Amino acid sequence: MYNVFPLAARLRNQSMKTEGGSETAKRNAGERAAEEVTDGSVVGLGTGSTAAYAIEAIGRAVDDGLDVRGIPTSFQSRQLALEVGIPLTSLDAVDGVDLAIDGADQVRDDPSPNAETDANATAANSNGGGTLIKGGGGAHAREKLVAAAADRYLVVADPSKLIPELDRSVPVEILPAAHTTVAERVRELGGEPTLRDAEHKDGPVVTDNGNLVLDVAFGPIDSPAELATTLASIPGVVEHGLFIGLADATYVGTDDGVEKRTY
Ligand SMILES: O=C(CO)[C@H](O)[C@H](O)COP(=O)(O)O
Repeated sequence: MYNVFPLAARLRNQSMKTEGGSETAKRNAGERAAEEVTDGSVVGLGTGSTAAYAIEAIGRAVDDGLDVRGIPTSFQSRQLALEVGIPLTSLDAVDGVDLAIDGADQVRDDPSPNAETDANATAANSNGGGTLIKGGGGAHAREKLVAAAADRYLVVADPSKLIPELDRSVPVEILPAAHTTVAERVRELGGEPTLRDAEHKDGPVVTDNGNLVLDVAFGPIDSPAELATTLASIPGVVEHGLFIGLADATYVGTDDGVEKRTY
């Protein structure tokens, strides 16, 4: 097979990505999370440069005899998994997903990572399970499917992703026929939509599912759970990049190690 994503080239499609994380920090996070993969398990394989370090580490473990089956969340993660030798399966061919590992574009830096013990947590802003924005790589629809199916969902990030209040544009995957109607609806909600453009093609990004992506700037998002519900209810929206309450832990890599936050 030809080399679609040579590992050395390191997944450079960063145009919608947060700048700033060091490769060492990403590697530490990804490799630490990959240590959670156990023999005989089905593993969701996330998308992006941080998740790629986990995929590579799982590939090395497979070389050493680990028995796993991976479920990729994108064309990119599928190609990388094939390249590093992880046997693949699909969501509809398994009884369940034991563990999924994925990156994020922003992770709300909640003061208390455990909502159950945080008396101040409100229903709308509960930090149980984490509050994330994903979809910088346009893969959030499958990423959310796999995350929701997983018994354990681990987020891998470098410190540049941590933020007190989510404020970056929310990626919204939409049916192509709905780009004007969804844009109008999100403007009514106070958002400013931009149809994501492809870097190496004239025209918009087309997702792995054949859809388009609107990046919607809302400014600081004070009620992410409420916004998530509202966005999901708009006809023509396939999936949005707000991930609320899905995560079991976030592994924040630094140049020196990893901080594990559980929810
Ligand atoms: O959600 C994603 C793709 O849709 C990625 O996980 C997210 O963009 C983070 O990527 P990276 O680790 O390269 O910063």
